[in-house]
Amino acid sequence: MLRRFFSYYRPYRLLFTIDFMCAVIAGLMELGFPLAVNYVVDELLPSGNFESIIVACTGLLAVYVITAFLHFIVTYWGHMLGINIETDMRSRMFDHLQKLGFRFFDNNKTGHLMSRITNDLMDIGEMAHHGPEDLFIAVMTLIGAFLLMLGINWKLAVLTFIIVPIVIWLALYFNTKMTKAFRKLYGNIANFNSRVENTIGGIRVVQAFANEGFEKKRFEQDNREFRLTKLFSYKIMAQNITISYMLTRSINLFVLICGTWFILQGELTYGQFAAFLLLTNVFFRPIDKINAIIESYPKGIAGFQRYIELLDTEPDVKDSKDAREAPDFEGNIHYEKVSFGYDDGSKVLNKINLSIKAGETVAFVGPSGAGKTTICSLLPRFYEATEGRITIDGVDTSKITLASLRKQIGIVQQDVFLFAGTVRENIAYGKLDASDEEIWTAARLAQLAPTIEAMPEGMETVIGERGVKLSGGQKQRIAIARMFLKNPKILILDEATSALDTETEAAIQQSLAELSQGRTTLVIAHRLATIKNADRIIVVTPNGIEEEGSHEELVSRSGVYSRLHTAQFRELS
Ligand SMILES: Nc1ncnc2c1ncn2[C@@H]1O[C@H](COP(=O)(O)OP(=O)(O)OP(=O)(O)O)[C@@H](O)[C@H]1O
Repeated sequence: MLRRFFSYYRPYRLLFTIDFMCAVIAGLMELGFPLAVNYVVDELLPSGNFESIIVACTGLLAVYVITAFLHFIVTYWGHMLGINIETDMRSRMFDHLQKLGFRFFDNNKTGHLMSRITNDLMDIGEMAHHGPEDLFIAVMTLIGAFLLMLGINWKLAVLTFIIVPIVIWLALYFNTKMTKAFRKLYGNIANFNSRVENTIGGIRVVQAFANEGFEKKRFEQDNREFRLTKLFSYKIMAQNITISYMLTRSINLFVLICGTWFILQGELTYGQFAAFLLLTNVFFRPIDKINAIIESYPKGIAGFQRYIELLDTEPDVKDSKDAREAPDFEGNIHYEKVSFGYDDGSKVLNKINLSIKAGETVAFVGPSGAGKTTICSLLPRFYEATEGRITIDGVDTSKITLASLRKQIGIVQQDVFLFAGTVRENIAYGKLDASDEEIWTAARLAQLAPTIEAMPEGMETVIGERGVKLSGGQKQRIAIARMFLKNPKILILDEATSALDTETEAAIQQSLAELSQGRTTLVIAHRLATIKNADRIIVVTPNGIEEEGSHEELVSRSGVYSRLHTAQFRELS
């Protein structure tokens, strides 16, 4: 883990070196002050020459100015180093997240992931800056002060150092305790974020059900838990600070007693005593520093562990080693004995065989939960089939790159996801480098142009989060316009019009019919009236593919389709 952590420093070696050197020099200068005091008290003071004391102090002032400047560099550049590392990690994490498949996002909450990409990484950035540098300086000052104290009076030094192992043991003990506490705290923050994200995201449902009270109660419970966990972490931190404070101050007192005794014995001068006392503080300051590191380390380490955990999550769907670019598809699709299950054990699809010719429009119907969407989700490899294979124009889809496969497959779903941006940005999502003319053509083909023209800011109209400022039909048309721009060879329409009223549905069906022209189209529909004209209808039940044929053929067969048809017809009449 340490090696992986330090690998992030590699691009910033120069920055790190400068920062580190400045910190080392500043640390060494700290050691100079007690020696200067020793010199002033023992050498200059007895001579009675106050001018020479002023000269010495002026020299010391110059040293302080330089040290102050070094501190500026250490603070500013050091943080720059931390921020750079944090930014790199964030980019890497985002990159990796985008590679993880649908299954990962099915099982992980958005709030948790948000927490990882924000809070966790901020703490890692802090650790990256303070970590190695502070630790090194702490150790260096400790050793420097130790040697100087030994030089002044070895007996007094040895007496003082007896306490060191106890301090270190305490530091390690609290570090372990705090790592655990902060790991728990971070898990809690993630849960908390997730709850807030869920409630705010679903605020319309919350308000529609007038369930604000219920949500408040749930929130309060999480909020209380969060408070308790945080409080616990700070309690341990406070214990640590208290004990370390007591220890360091007791040492001062101890040195005061022993030092005066040595003076009385004639083994220590006043100047040496003053220097020793100051060095004791310099010596134990790193221990305070180590405590401060202990405060920030567990947060950083817990964050880094979670970061690594995420980075090490292998995408369940990825390009195979020998994957090649997909050729331009004609659109002949074959499912050969394809099986699939979302969770271990239960199979949603069992050895499905299916052939769809290029340019054909095939509709999937059947009871809810039978697996229609699942069949279609396997084609762009949102999930990987557990058995069998799917080919397009004879090419096994698992042998081609995901990007080149997905570029040629377009999906329009019932629940259209629009980004918080303008109409233009949302349509252009189908082809990021589309020209203005192409975007308008797509809008016209999706019969969206009059609506856009009527909007106050036309294409530049902001549509709100997830397109809340648009009607269901308008959202659906944006999704269709996107598809015209994307121009895929294979099209999947997953209940694309089922949320619309009959009139809007009829109008959008027209756009979809136009969109399907010259493409292999897979349609999932519950309302049979919308797929009557499909070239072929496939009836999917929990037993697999039960029937296949044209509308007329299936109606006359008095099977599942015929029963569905009769039931819907009865409902309508
Ligand atoms: N992401 C998922 N994780 C786990 N199980 C899932 C997931 N998506 C679907 N399922 C399960 O797989 C089965 C098939 O679902 P699928 O959505 O393919 O059915 P469907 O025929 O399209 O249903 P509907 O007509 O209601 O949309 C269902 O039992 C469903 O609960």
